[in-house]
Amino acid sequence: MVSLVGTFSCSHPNVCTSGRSPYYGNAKSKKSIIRACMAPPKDFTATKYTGSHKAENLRFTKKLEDETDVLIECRDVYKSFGEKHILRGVSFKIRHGEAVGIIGPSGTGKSTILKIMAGLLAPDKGEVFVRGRKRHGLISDEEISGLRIGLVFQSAALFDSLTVRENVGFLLYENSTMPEEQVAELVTETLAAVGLKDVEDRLPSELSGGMKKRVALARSIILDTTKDTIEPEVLLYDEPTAGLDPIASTVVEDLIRSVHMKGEDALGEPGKIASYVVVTHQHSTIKRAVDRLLFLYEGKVVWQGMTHEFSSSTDPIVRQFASGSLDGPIRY
Ligand SMILES: Nc1ncnc2c1ncn2[C@@H]1O[C@H](COP(=O)(O)OP(=O)(O)OP(=O)(O)O)[C@@H](O)[C@H]1O
Repeated sequence: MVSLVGTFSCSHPNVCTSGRSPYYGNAKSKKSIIRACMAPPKDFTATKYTGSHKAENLRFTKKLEDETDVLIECRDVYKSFGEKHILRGVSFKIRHGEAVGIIGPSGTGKSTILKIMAGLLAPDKGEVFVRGRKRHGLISDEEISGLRIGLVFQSAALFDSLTVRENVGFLLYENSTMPEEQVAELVTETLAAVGLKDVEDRLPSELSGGMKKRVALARSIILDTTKDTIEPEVLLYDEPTAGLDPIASTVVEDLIRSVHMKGEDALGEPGKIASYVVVTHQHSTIKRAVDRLLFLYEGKVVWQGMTHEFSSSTDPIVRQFASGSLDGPIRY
């Protein structure tokens, strides 16, 4: 299941003037956004990072080579736009419990790979596996992946004419059988989890940039509590701290950590997000919000490693990028 968090616009085919309220789509169209999911395997446990590339499963001490904890895999993915060959054989895996950053020079295809992972764009060649199942085409009604994938766009992409409550509860008003009062309560709880109080009736224009990003985050983590099974969720963040001052960036970085399963939200509850991937240019976000990094350059993953290995890497591409130097293999 894919939740396209922050991708809606009023021209989105899933948003129309029929349905239970003027701005929510009908039951048929909504299926392309939200679909039923399988429960996560019972033997999933958290993974512990040992400071190296390898991770260790706490319960079974499985090695990384074990594939059961791979939530999303991109295998030899290619993507071109016209004559522009952007992705040229990108391969990586996102495992249960991971916090992964994707970095690399501008225009190298970071947002493109995020959209491919989310099922918004199809690769020209190569495969995307979601919990071991090959994705065919884009998001479709028939696809049951057993994984919620949320995409949080750089601009918070809130509906300007809807209140914070309507924005955060959007998918539940649209898709769930929950009464509106219950959705409203859940919205308030979810806003509290990202540290926001008494903003439900405000319009996005009445919020600061940082608050908007928090509202977008709340919208991405709100869950239908009436469902029997809560499926694991991967959140994909596209430059979540872009345009924020350093302190507002820190707030958002800590929020990203707090909604992760290894974190604790503003209410002291464990986060619900199984894994996340952050595309970022900001050093603070690399340091604070992710554990492992993928470096994308000229259409490929040219380096990957733990965050602490990034600054000490002797790889010339990594060194140049980390130092911001004009001298080196990366040419602008
Ligand atoms: N839908 C599209 N149609 C045509 N070209 C596109 C499309 N989407 C992306 N591109 C091009 O593909 C290239 C990679 O874009 P992408 O946004 O993935 O890069 P990025 O690494 O995220 O860049 P940045 O760090 O600057 O945000 C760019 O040259 C962009 O113009």
